[in-house]
Amino acid sequence: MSAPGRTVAAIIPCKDEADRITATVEAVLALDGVDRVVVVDDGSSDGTAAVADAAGASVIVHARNAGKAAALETGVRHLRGLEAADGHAPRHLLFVDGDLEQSAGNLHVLLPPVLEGRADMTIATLPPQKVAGGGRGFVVRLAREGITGLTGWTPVQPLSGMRCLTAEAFEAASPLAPGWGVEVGLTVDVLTAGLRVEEVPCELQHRVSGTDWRGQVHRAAQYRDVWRALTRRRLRQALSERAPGVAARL
Ligand SMILES: O=c1ccn([C@@H]2O[C@H](COP(=O)(O)OP(=O)(O)O[C@H]3O[C@H](CO)[C@@H](O)[C@H](O)[C@H]3O)[C@@H](O)[C@H]2O)c(=O)[nH]1
Ligand SMILES: O=C(O)[C@H](O)COP(=O)(O)O
Repeated sequence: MSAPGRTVAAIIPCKDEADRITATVEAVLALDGVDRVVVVDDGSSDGTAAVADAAGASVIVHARNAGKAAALETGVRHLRGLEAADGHAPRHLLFVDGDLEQSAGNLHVLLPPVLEGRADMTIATLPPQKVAGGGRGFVVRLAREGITGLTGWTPVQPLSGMRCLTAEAFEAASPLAPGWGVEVGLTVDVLTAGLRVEEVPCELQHRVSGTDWRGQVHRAAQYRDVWRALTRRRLRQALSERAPGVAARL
């Protein structure tokens, strides 16, 4: 069971989300149980940091873009520093994308299983989006089949980034898989540590990637990072019996 009264801190990684971050931060600040909101501006060029600060978040800035996983790690490190200074126990974490706007208010469904000690990590599954995306399912399939092969569990939406997790689950997946590999890495590492993961349907709407060249470049980067996260974990699994010391360093 979690400690009674344990609260949740939201971490919002952002690259160029100035148009959407105010509504997202306001919705997350209003969530019952969330008592800190940290926005990590991952090298934006559109003033995201100032807008997030005005909306009431604690803001940290990466001078240069470092990718989503690095932004999450920076946010958690900053949070742990604040907690140490306040003498506050490590909070549970709520990972939220910056582009959810008001729909982020529906993320409350991710909290009870973690707060009540029934799950170590919950993952939001999204309904069909109002604006259709341009994906063909290649990255989603790679991620889903990879997770099944490594853990025996088949997620409905393997790339969903909206997650609530305990401090212990975060540690089990640290250091996080880089870039867009972060979700697959989290799921595999948390399950491999013997912890419990649950998908929870959540009414979220986000900006979907289109079919233009920008969308295709984005998907290629997702594919590369997911492939790397899976390959590293397959190697780790294969080595863990024969050379556990080497596996631990992978
Ligand atoms: O270099 C970057 C790029 C993006 N982001 C932020 O990361 C979040 C997710 O990025 P987004 O562009 O919305 O990615 P999508 O492809 O739409 O996201 C889907 O797929 C990603 C995994 O590939 C998951 O992280 C997301 O949760 C999931 O919605 C957003 O808040 C971004 O601002 C960064 O912090 N740094
Ligand atoms: O648009 C998406 O859903 C993601 O970018 C993943 O792309 P995919 O549909 O090609 O897996």
